Amino acid sequence: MIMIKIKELEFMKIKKLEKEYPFILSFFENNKLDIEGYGEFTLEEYLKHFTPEDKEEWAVDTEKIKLDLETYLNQMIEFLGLKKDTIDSITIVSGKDKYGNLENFNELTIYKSEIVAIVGATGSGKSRLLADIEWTANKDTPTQRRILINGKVPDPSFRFSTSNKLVAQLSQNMNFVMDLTVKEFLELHAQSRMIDEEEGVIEKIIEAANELAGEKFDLDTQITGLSGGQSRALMIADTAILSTSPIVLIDEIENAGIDRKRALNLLVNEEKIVLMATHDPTLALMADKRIVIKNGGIYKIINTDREEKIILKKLEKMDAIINTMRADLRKGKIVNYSPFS
Ligand SMILES: Nc1ncnc2c1ncn2[C@@H]1O[C@H](COP(=O)(O)OP(=O)(O)OP(=O)(O)O)[C@@H](O)[C@H]1O
Repeated sequence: MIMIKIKELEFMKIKKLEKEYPFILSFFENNKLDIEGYGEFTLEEYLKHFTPEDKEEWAVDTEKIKLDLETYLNQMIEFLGLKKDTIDSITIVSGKDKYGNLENFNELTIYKSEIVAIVGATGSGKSRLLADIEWTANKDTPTQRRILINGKVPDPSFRFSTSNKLVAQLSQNMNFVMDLTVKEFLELHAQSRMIDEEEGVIEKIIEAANELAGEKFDLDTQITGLSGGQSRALMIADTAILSTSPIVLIDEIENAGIDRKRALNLLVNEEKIVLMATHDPTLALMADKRIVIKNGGIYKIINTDREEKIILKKLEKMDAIINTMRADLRKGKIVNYSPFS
């Protein structure tokens, strides 16, 4: 099985590749590729620096180098037993509802980059499902559900590992109590996750967070001074960009004053599995499928079809109208225009 894909490495700097896979140096040596002085170049930039004359003279075939490098790295990782566990899917295996009835499905597998919404009446058991996933339930929660990772019962160490967290949670209450600036807060996070290019990553997070939040903030803002929407935007950007957790669980992002569509896209682009409990029709239809919960049990699983996606476009237009009106009201404008014409 291929663990590492060359596509994931192309934009890594040579010095980082060297640090992460020290044995890569022998590959460069054996292929007569001189990387001296190219530490700050990404692999892609390095391979592009050869002129057509160089390529001819040294018989450099960059596409072949990439393929060979992918094979070499995967073989070495396998050989050295450095296998990194990647998570491609989670499976929910059915249990029982609040009345002890069997749930109305057998198994549901959710893959990387999929968004699944969880809908249902208040108190129906949406948060319970998220909690089952977080705990990788193994018939040891009130629902008796089981959660499989890559089709297998996961090692229970997942539950207690802090470095290898399976799940990142984003919940409605995101109150910061620490007296730090946004920069200090992100630095702490980056350091605890052993990120090399701290500055770059922090910039990327703040940029993404500001795209999500209505009101912009900067690195020197105190986190305790952020509004609800801003702190939520910061946490979403931080989770998408810094967190290595492959699964993101969201318990309601409505009313947060952030661009929810962008937020979801940001999370999904980072190849995460996203599950969100929601009462919001736009969010529910943005998902690839939705789980309907009734009396604590999964009652239906519905794929969002083409017709619903067309309705979603209309809903998004309505949301845009509401957002504009909200912004205008906030600015003290009179909304004597008809947004529906
Ligand atoms: N299958 C089940 N068996 C036993 N208890 C359950 C089951 N599912 C949910 N519950 C319990 O029912 C209660 C309400 O569930 P939960 O908080 O998940 O609802 P919710 O849909 O998230 O509600 P809200 O929309 O108000 O946030 C919780 O105490 C939960 O533990």
